[in-house]
Amino acid sequence: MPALSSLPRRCCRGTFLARAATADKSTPTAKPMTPTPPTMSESSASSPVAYDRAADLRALDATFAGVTGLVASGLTHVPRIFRVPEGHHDKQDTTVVAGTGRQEEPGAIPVIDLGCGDHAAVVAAVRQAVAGCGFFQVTGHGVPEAAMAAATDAVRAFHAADGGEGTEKARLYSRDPVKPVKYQCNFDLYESPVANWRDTLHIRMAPDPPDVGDIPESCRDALLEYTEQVNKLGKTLFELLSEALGLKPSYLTDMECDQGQILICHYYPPCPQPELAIGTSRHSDAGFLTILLQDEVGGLQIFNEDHWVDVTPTPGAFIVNIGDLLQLISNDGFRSVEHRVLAKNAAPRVSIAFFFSTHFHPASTRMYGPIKELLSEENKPLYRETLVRDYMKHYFSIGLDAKTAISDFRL
Ligand SMILES: O=C(O)CCC(=O)C(=O)O
Ligand SMILES: [Fe+2]
Repeated sequence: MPALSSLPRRCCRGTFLARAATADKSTPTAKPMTPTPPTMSESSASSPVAYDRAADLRALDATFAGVTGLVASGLTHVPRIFRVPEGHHDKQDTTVVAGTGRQEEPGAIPVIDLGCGDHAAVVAAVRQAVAGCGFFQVTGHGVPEAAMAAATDAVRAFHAADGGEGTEKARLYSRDPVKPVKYQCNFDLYESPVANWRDTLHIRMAPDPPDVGDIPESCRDALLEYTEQVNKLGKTLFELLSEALGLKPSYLTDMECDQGQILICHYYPPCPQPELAIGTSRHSDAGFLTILLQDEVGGLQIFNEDHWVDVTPTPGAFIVNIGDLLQLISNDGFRSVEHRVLAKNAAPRVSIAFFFSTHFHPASTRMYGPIKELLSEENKPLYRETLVRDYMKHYFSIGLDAKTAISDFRL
């Protein structure tokens, strides 16, 4: 975590309104308040105004309304807790290359048509993509576009609704790791060095799914239908990935890589000073596989060969990426690649990440290490075995930041 002095030095714009009194870091229990913006420092490390980061984080948490609530209150400046270190957005490290699927474009992430009818070609394309940039997009996936649109519309409606006392958001606002349905602003608010310009609805769909009634009514039907559809796509992808490793199609599902399913529904409100903030900090995903749906706003970038590459929205496509645990069991055959989301001043952005993370709740007792069939004299194990629970615990203790969690499991 950087020292305060490494945070940006910018002029103090003062504060606004009253600070929300107290909030519990682990599970907010204070009575929800109307979404009055808390007092938050906009000042620099050199400012005479004292900066108590923890107090600012707790004040935000106590609104139960996230970044969306701040923006709705008319905020015109980015509070200091969200400010990224200087140089973070250096333009020279960004290649504005669209991920439009034209594979000949340097850095573009490939688009693979799963319905093209040539199975061997699909497996080869998947192998090439995941061993390379770690990401690909899929079309011809069989998920109806209406189900995709209904899911993003429903997530947008949930997040755009009011927060504050008596609202659904206040009912769901929690940091309890065991709760299957919760709403929060930054899962790692207290761990990561920079708060992200993003709110999230989490729904653990498997195992141990929630009571259907606990899923917000505004998105219940759409997200249940979406889960059923994306689950089917996940099974297909795990088969293709098994084959890409030279294993039988059921190998990864026999290992239960698809058993844990978490739906992460993000909302990135418009940011008044996008150059000072970040939507999602650079990170790799912890689980086995992520199937991501983004709306048309854009902002997702992947880190490929030492520069950031835009993943331009492709209508009707899903983005698929490898997570750390699949990199670990494939012994670096597949790559879990860093990505981030830029903050934007445009319309709010919605994305839905479907994480296959096996069951860390309730905890699986299965150990995951490099797959034995892949190992040889030339391909010695690179990682130690781990329980998913232990990997996740380590990952969450770091929070979203530059990729470090998997390197701590290297032999
Ligand atoms: O919002 C996005 O496009 C990406 C979100 C993401 O990377 C994540 O949830 O891990
Ligand atoms: Fe991610």
